[in-house]
Amino acid sequence: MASTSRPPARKRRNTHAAASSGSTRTVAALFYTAACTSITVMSFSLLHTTHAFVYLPRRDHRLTSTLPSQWDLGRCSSNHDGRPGVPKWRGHTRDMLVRAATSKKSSAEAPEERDWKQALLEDDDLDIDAIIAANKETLPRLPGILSASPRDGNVDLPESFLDEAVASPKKEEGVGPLVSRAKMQGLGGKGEEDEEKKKAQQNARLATWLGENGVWMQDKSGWGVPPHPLLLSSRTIDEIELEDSGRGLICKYPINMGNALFQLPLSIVIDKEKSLAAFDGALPADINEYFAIALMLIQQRALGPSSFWAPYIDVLPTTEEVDPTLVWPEEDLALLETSPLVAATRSLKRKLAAEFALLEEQYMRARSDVFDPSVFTFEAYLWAFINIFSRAIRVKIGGKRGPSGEEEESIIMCPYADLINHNPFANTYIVAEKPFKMFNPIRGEEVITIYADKDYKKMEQVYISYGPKSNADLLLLYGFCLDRNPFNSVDLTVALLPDDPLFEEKRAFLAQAERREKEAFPYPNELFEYLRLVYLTKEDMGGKALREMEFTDPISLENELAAMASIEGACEEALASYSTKEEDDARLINDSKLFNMFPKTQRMAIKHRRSEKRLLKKTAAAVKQQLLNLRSGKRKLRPEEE
Ligand SMILES: C[S@@+](CC[C@H](N)C(=O)[O-])C[C@H]1O[C@@H](n2cnc3c(N)ncnc32)[C@H](O)[C@@H]1O
Repeated sequence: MASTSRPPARKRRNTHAAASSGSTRTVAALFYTAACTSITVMSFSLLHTTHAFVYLPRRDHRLTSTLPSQWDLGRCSSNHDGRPGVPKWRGHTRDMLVRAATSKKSSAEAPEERDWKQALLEDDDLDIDAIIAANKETLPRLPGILSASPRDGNVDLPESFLDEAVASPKKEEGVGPLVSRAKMQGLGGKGEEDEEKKKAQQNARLATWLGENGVWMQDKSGWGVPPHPLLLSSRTIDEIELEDSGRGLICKYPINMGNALFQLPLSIVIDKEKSLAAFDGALPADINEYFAIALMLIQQRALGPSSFWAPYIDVLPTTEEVDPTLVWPEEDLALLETSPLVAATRSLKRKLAAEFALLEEQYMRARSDVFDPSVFTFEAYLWAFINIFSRAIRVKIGGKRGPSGEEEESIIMCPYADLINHNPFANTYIVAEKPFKMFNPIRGEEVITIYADKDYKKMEQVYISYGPKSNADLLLLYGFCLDRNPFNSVDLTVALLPDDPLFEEKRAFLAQAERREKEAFPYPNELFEYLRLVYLTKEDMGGKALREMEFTDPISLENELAAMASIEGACEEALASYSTKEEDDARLINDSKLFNMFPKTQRMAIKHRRSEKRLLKKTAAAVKQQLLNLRSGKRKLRPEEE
């Protein structure tokens, strides 16, 4: 029941705003995982936050363009008729889009799938929440690229050290920020031709190497094995964003849904075990998997043609080819403006630099015979990590078990499979399995199999989903972002009000739940629960202890209004913190001739900041509408009161 005997939410907002001038900085802890990161974009006095960002472990959910389902906010997307609710599509029902986007359909249904792609291109108001909900079932079984490493993040090194430590392209004198790194693409002439030729030779060597190591690469059938159905292309274009996506795998023949695309023996993957063997006792058995793989990549690259993995290492991209924000020059980072991705990038640089220093101290210095300091440089370490971030996969192999006997995943670098590009809607999947022995060229061994998620036509590119990644995750770790990313998210950092008479009680309660008095939430339900606690008064408690309260449902009208008003205010303040407007970014992006002349990093920065602003705007508008509905009584506090 609504309580009406409490001070109005507005008054509380003022109280808090006054208190926020002494706001504190949240220290960032970084985990090597896009799946587990959340990046806070809010700086709003209302909730006593700064441009802090917080990484929360084990969270896959994001504040996408929606708020809790119980609010039925129309997915924070304005409908064509301006009302919240199920968005109307040009000829598409929401169900149809969801079905199309998540289906494992036969080719007979393929036109529908074209519809959602086309719709994605045409309309800003895609009901992405429904698609995410429908995808939840299928996405987690895909091996998300990277997962959590030990929670050892916070290392504070002076920025100057980092600037020196992290190799970033040199500034060009006297050129403005938008064009200083401009390399006119497609005007490379002979140089570009040579580069293409080199890539084609590398591709051919990789295919030969795969064939020599038990992968069926032949153009004809073998005993029980169909012809190899894929081509390795040196240059692919993302079909929705029309951005260069580097190498990729293309269908040579039509492929049926559920068929194996290829199988790889475990002998060719790089994992911690292989690294321990390659360093022959110079690394401790309990070394972190990421470090072991990074060091092995550096070692094998230095071995050149004598490395067994040379054909694989040769097709790994350079740091500049991946170009994640980690190595962007300051002038490009500046284009991200107040995006928390800037802070996340700096934190990741710090973490990598600190960890490299630790590795040097702990293992490398004492064994300079194995770890040649001119080879195991920080630059090489960055290259290795950028490759791990952007292409390592997690998979259960070799019956590996954790301390309590449960099957555990391993991190592996998987040649060939890691040439598949990202599409957030793809359901292609990778498993380790023991295939049927009789005709298989890889007999009786455990192998990595990649299965087709749908029917593919000849010359179609095969995609896989790297997981439900936000644009910040993608740019930080993979060097690209998507203008239309259904998993894009903006987290809100929320904090207890310092002048709340219940502050200490609430803080102790949060501590029991392993939460702090300031948290970042990517997931709207949890955000609401936290905010209900933030605005909870003694009256709301009605004599109960905090632990007896139920925060999953609305507590009182006042409480709910305050929580919603905070979100609206937060979104608006975040929007105001950008010096550019969403419309300006959109105009720039839509002028494709001009936009395509910018270097990729700058295009990505503009796309990214625009996508954040769009999400903030939609969220603010939806919450505002909901507030109005609640205040006017058009909407009841609890669904059962409707
Ligand atoms: C796992 S690798 C895929 C193979 C990669 N294209 C290559 O040339 O090696 C991931 C990298 O591919 C690129 N990539 C993948 N999907 C992309 C997409 N949809 N748009 C743009 N680039 C993409 C990014 O550079 C990313 O870091």
